[in-house]
Amino acid sequence: MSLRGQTAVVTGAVMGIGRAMVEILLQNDAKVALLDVNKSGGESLTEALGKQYGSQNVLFLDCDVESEEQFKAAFKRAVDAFGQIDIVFNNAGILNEATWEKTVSINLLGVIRGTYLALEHMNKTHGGRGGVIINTGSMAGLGPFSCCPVYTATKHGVVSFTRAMASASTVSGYGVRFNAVCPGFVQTDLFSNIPIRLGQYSHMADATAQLVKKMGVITPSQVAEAVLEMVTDETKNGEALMVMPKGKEYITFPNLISPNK
Ligand SMILES: NC(=O)c1ccc[n+]([C@@H]2O[C@H](COP(=O)([O-])OP(=O)(O)OC[C@H]3O[C@@H](n4cnc5c(N)ncnc54)[C@H](O)[C@@H]3O)[C@@H](O)[C@H]2O)c1
Ligand SMILES: CCCCC[C@H](O)/C=C/C=C\C=C\C=C\[C@@H](O)[C@@H](O)CCCC(=O)O
Repeated sequence: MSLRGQTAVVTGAVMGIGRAMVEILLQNDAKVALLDVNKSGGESLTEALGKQYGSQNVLFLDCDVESEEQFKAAFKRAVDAFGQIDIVFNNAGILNEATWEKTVSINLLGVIRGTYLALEHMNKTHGGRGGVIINTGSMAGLGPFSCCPVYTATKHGVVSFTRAMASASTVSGYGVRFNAVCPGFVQTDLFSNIPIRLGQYSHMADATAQLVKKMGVITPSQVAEAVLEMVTDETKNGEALMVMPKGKEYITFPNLISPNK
């Protein structure tokens, strides 16, 4: 399905899952604003993508999702450049139990901030034209992961915030769909130097490595394909899509109001 005429904003766009999402969006004719703290990497990537897909279709914006000022300015520059925002992928995230406050700030507060700033431009009740927001959770957002309790908390927060926003949007008439992607282990930079990233839980690195062997590892492109499905399927709202080597699966959550159903 072509995304021609649509504009996307991707955070954490320079590497890993975010970069794969940028490329699949461009392959499907969307215009893409790449937001990342990696300025040199972002500028060189955007130059290369511009040569392949047209410089008018890509824009790099130096943006730290921890900064309201930078994030707000980046959204405005994207709208100024492309006219509107239809798709947002709040993807920027880190794994570091030693710097757990920063992990919360980026992984959870950054997603909330990106969601609220996106709604300022997309919300139909505020003159926007609707669209879809995809937030990056994790398998660690669906079950407790003992080697990284704070990371687990941030990802559970992302999944639940996304599902709550999906309901709020429906009730409020925002015209914006919200979905979470929950990958297993993905071969990216975040998935390297794991003992250091585990901080006080580094003694669990061996057990974690065993879990990796059991669960397998997927590619960033496999995640991007899953995200694209939730972008293009307009029936998807409030979903959490698990992506594993064995395939994709939409999660069914317990009905807390009528638990027996
Ligand atoms: N790799 C995995 O196994 C895995 C699995 C499930 C979910 N995730 C999630 O996927 C997302 C992307 O992770 P990845 O594996 O591609 O990691 P990565 O480290 O390869 O890429 C992360 C990107 O985000 C950028 N970034 C970091 N902090 C930022 C900030 N404050 N503001 C803006 N950009 C920032 C980095 O510069 C980098 O380009 C994260 O939210 C991560 O938690 C990763
Ligand atoms: C150490 C690398 C972490 C990468 C983080 C990234 O988000 C990938 C996560 C991938 C899989 C997570 C699986 C979590 C499973 C838990 O719900 C639970 O089943 C694990 C049980 C064993 C344990 O160590 O807790």
